[in-house]
Amino acid sequence: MNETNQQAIEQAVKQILTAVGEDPNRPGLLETPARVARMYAEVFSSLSEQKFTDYKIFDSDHDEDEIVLVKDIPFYSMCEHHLLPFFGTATVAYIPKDGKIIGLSKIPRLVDFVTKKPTLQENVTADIATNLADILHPAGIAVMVKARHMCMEMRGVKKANSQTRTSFYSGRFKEPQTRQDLMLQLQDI
Ligand SMILES: Nc1nc2c(ncn2[C@@H]2O[C@H](COP(=O)(O)OP(=O)(O)OP(=O)(O)O)[C@@H](O)[C@H]2O)c(=O)[nH]1
Ligand SMILES: [Zn+2]
Repeated sequence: MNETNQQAIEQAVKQILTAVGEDPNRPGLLETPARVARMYAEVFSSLSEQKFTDYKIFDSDHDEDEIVLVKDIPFYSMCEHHLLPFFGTATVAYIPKDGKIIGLSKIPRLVDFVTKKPTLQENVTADIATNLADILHPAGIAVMVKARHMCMEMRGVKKANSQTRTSFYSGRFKEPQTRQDLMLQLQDI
């Protein structure tokens, strides 16, 4: 985010503070607009990136049947309807094709990429799968996301600790046996 955009956010935050009945000039709030601008630059950092490019593809003698699974990757995002946080974990699995694999750390980096912008949980789930498909064209992809939405907890319907789960399965993960293998892995069996 450039300097002009940061200043625009600061101005907007001052206006919001005034509109909600606050005094943006009281000592406790003087630095708030600049802090909020820095916070947005951080939590919306992927808006300045067009594509997820931070990965390398490796060749392995990976068996086609082997599941690569990264479980419980924590994430924080902002819902695009209320600009309130939703947060939880993403579990990502794929079955390599033609021995093509990706560095393991790139999967959490991909989760960061799709969550550091205003979005919806369904889009997070689908965006992880779409990016992984574009990068690796694997034999199967499974993405499971669970999250708590502050817009459903601290306001509106006010259901504290309710959890939303979304999932996506493609390719081999649509087959019952592969899905069962995945579920056993998830239970640490
Ligand atoms: N599908 C989906 N909905 C979401 C997500 N995050 C927030 N929402 C919902 O977005 C909806 C917005 O509904 P509206 O009726 O336009 O807004 P609202 O009057 O603030 O709704 P309430 O939250 O019910 O008070 C709400 O039902 C939220 O629960 C998400 O990640 N996925
Ligand atoms: Zn919301």
